[in-house]
Amino acid sequence: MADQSSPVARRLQTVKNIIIVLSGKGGVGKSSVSTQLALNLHASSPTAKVGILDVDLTGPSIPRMLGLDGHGVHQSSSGWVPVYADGPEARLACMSVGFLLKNKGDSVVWRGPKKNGMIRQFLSDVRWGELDYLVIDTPPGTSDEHLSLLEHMAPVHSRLSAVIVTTPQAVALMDAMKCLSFTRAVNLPILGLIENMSGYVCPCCGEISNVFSTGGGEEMARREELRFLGSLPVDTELVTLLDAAEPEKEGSVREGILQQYSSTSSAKLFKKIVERMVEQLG
Ligand SMILES: Nc1ncnc2c1ncn2[C@@H]1O[C@H](COP(=O)(O)OP(=O)(O)OP(=O)(O)O)[C@@H](O)[C@H]1O
Ligand code: SF4
Repeated sequence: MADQSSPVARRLQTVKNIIIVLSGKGGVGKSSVSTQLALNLHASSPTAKVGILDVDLTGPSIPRMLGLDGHGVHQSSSGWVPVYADGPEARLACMSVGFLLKNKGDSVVWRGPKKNGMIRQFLSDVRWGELDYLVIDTPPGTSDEHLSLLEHMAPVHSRLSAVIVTTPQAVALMDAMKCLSFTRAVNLPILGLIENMSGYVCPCCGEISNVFSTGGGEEMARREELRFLGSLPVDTELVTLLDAAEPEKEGSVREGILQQYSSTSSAKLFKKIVERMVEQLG
């Protein structure tokens, strides 16, 4: 029986749904999907409260994608205060190892036990408050970090679910299959599969070119009896937004990121993905 009085269980008792974002392979767009998932869940209702936790310890990219580079987290007597991407509204909270590094370019060179300790601290010490959704961005593959994460969250297992991100190429799909067998081995319910970088939409004429082929994710979902949540094409507007320069002033929030994202074509497609996910979550 998982310990319901553990610091992680106590801290996460005010979080209704925890969504873990996984990918078998690096570079398929897992962090950008996690970021878009958090932004769309935030936009799904005027009262939705969302958190995003970046446990990709060696390659944290969520602060940059949310325009929050340069922020630091404050330690209060009741834990770490997350950084809010929507400023004083405080409905989109973010925590990442990126906020703990002295310089943005510093690398995290930690052995397993230190990474495990950091993950435990992220889960037990961040003052999320009431959250409808906590999105967790993980490193690529299925590593010790994933096992640590699930071990620490055993007391809240009934609120966990996962989303698998893949691209359409055969190598990425093979790695997504490994990811799927991992989730089955640890008994983690899967909300569905997202195919990212599925074709390229020309910004001039709207013609779709299937640069990396397309449809492999949907086919895998059908074969494995998973829900196919949707496909997202390569969107140059999205890269410009997520990889944009830092805010002019260190510690400030990049102006209008939430509004700018909502007008991209990716946001419109992602809205449907989120509707399907929310329906699954009930
Ligand atoms: N649909 C898309 N259209 C255009 N660019 C995309 C799309 N998805 C992701 N990208 C871009 O591709 C790059 C890699 O994406 P991202 O960092 O999300 O991948 P990742 O799977 O999290 O990588 P890793 O886990 O190896 O760090 C980023 O620059 C991101 O902005
Ligand atoms: S897709 Fe159409 S507009 Fe885009 S480069 Fe090709 S021909 Fe030109």
